[in-house]
Amino acid sequence: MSRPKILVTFGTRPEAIKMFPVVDALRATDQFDTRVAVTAQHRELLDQVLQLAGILPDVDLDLMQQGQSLDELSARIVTRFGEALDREKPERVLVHGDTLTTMMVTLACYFRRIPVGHVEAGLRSGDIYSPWPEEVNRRVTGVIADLHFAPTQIAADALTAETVDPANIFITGNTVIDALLATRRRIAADPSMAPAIAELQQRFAGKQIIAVTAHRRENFGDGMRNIATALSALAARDDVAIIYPVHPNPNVGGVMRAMLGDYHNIALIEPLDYPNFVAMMEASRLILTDSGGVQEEAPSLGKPVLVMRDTTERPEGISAGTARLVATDPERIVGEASKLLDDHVAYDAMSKAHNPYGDGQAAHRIVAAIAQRHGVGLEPARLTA
Ligand SMILES: CC(=O)N[C@@H]1[C@@H](OP(=O)(O)OP(=O)(O)OC[C@H]2O[C@@H](n3ccc(=O)[nH]c3=O)[C@H](O)[C@@H]2O)O[C@H](CO)[C@@H](O)[C@@H]1O
Repeated sequence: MSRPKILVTFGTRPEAIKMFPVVDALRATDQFDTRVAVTAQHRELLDQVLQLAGILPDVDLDLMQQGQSLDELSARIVTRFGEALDREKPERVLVHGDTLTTMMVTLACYFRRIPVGHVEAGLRSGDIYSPWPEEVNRRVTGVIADLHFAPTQIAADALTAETVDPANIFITGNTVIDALLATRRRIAADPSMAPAIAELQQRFAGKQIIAVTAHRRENFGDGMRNIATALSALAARDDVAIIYPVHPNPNVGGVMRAMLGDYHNIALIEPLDYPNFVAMMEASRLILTDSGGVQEEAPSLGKPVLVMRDTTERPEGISAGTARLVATDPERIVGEASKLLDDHVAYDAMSKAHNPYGDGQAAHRIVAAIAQRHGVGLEPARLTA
C-alpha cells in the first residue's frame, strides 16, 4: 500500500516550534510520505527553528516582505500555496494555530477538496478583534478542517459549541510541551547549546531572575510604556535581575531601550533562539509575558507566569493557578511580582500547580488520529517517544 502523503505547513517561529514534534512523530512511523512546506511569513526567526529541528523544507515559498499588508500577504499565500498544492498533490495538509498562513493555506486546500488537519484547534477569545486577526484566522480554519487537534478539553468544548462533529475532535495536549521537553533534554545533554544564558546567569549570580517577553499588538503604545515603568520599579530591588529578549518589532524596542537601557540589572538582549529561550525560562524565578506560547510552556517548568494582557484565549493556566492575568497596569504587575518574590507560600502555590497544557505526547496522539483516518495501521511501539 502506498504511504499517504502528508504536507505539514507553517510560516512563523511559534508555529515551527509547535509543529516540529509532529513532523518528527510522522517521520518516526515511516508509514507516511511526510513533506514540509513553509510560507516563511516570518524569515529569520523561522529559520532558527528549522535548523534546530533539522528540517529542510520540501517547499519554501519565501513570502515575507517588509511592510506587508494583511491583504497582500493573504493573496500571496493562497495563490502561491495553491500552486504548490497542484504540484505536491498531498492526501492531507496539516496547519497550525491562527496565523494568516493557517487560514489561507486552509482555503487553498478547500478550493481543491484536500482535507485539512488543524493542530492547536479550538482556542477562542470570543472577540473577533482581540486578538486580531488571529481569532478569525482560527475560526475560519475550524469551519473547513476535518480533523481538529484540541490541546485541552476547553478548546474541544469551544469546537463542539460551534457544531463541529465530536468524532472529528481529538484532545491531544499542546505540542509545545513536546517541543519544550525535547529541547530541555537536548540542553541537558549538551549545555553548550545555550551559551547566552550561561553568561547572564554568571553575571546575575545570587539574584532572582525575572524573564520578560512582550510583543502583542494590543500592547503597543501605552501598554509597552506601562510595562517598562513596572520593570524599572522592579529593577530598583537589589535582589532582582531582569532578562528581556526584545522582539524585533520597532514598536517594542524603541520604548524599552529608551526607558530601560541604563539599568545594570536589566539585560535587554536580542531575541533568543529556542534552546537559549528554554534555558532562560529554566533559570528564572518567574516570568512576565504577553506571549501565547510562553503561557503554555512556563507551567511545565514550574515557573509562575504573570500575563500582561487584558484577556487570554488560554484560560486553563489561570484556572489551574499557574498563571495570573495582570494586564499592563504597573502597580498590579509590581504588586503581584513582589508578592511572588517575597512570599514563598504564594510562590509555591503557583509554581506547584498542575500544568494543564499536556504531557509531551501530543504529537503521537495527532499521528495516531491521522493514521486511523487514513486507514494506516501503526504498531503501538511506534507511538512512544
Ligand atoms: C494570539 C496568540 O497568542 N497568538 C500566538 C502568537 O504566538 P506567541 O505569542 O506564542 O509568540 P512568541 O511569544 O513570539 O513565540 C512564542 C514561542 O517562541 C519562543 N521564543 C520566544 C521568544 C524568544 O526570544 N525566543 C523564543 O524561542 C517561546 O518559547 C515560544 O515557544 O502568535 C503566533 C503567530 O506568530 C500564533 O501562532 C500564536 O497562537
